[in-house]
Amino acid sequence: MTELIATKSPLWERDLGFRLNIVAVSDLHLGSVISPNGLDAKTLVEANFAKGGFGQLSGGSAEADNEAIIKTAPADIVVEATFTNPKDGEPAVSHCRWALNSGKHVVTTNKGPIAIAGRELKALAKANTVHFEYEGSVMSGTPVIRMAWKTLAGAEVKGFEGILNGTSNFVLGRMEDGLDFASAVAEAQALGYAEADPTADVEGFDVRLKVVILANELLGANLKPEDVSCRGISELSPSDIQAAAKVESRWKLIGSAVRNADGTITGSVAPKQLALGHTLAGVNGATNAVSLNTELLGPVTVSGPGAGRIETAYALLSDIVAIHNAQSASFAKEAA
Ligand SMILES: NC(=O)c1ccc[n+]([C@@H]2O[C@H](COP(=O)([O-])OP(=O)(O)OC[C@H]3O[C@@H](n4cnc5c(N)ncnc54)[C@H](O)[C@@H]3O)[C@@H](O)[C@H]2O)c1
Ligand SMILES: N[C@@H](CCO)C(=O)O
Repeated sequence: MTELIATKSPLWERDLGFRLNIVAVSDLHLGSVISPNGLDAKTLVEANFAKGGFGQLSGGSAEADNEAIIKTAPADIVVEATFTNPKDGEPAVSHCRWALNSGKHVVTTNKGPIAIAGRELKALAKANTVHFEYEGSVMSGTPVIRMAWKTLAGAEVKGFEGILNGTSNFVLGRMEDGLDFASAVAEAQALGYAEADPTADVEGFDVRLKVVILANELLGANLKPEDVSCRGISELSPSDIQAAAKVESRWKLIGSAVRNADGTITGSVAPKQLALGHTLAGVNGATNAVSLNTELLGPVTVSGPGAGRIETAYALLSDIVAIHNAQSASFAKEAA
């Protein structure tokens, strides 16, 4: 995000009508810093700080101080982009609570807080009259949550199936190319696709969080991660992958949910062998795709980057644009 701010600010000011000013950062590795007048984004990107490097900055410390920074920094928006914790969402859930309770908007790509405490955090945002936005929690910068709310309202989403993890899709593709599993995972890590602990990617835990988020957001479910059955790609061997190719099919890790006849919602994550003609079979690399099954339109498929640093930073920007647009509309209404 800092890199985008460093390079795109003049363009955003011209096209989007706002300029972003970084007034504080707290990072486990680099430390923390508050600068009410703003930190220069280009300097932050180019400084290449070592561990504890923020200690060299005016107003800086070599230690992360998340709680104080979130509560006291003179910021309008807190960007939460720490590691996703698929077990209890912490410490990100606390970060979001501190920010919302301090009257700050939150934008986040962290799946933990949404999948585990989404309802609570949305209610907290409402009670504090601030926004809580999380478009990048599913498919990084590729729009799906807001797109479905805004442009498919009334189309009645009944279920979905998708490729929702860039790392595992990339790894399956590289294994088709003949690479071994461990080397393919290492490549995905080097490209910035994988979670801090890539077990979450290859065992399906990351997709399980995304299935929970999409089911709760688009199907009105109230699922928790433990409600969704979960198997990952680590169970596939190179011979499974070669055998699929011989019968014109391909393994994909599929996250899905469906509304049952009795109104309950069932979610699952599992590797599936898809015929090459299937809509999702041709989705390669870190690309994600989700087919939303709607009553009025049938399947509507969205596809685009599902992982990557710039792609994920764009998701944060899209959330900030949504906040800016909502606030501009509200000011215009008050002024009318
Ligand atoms: N990279 C992607 O493609 C992608 C896509 C969508 C969503 N996400 C999610 O976005 C978030 C950020 O992803 P990323 O790829 O930038 O991760 P990353 O591992 O590159 O960076 C995470 C940063 O958070 C810091 N951090 C971790 N725990 C912290 C803590 N407790 N306090 C302060 N700082 C802490 C780390 O020092 C690191 O700088 C994650 O939750 C990830 O699941 C990532
Ligand atoms: N590790 C995740 C990042 C996006 O959530 C992936 O590979 O899709």
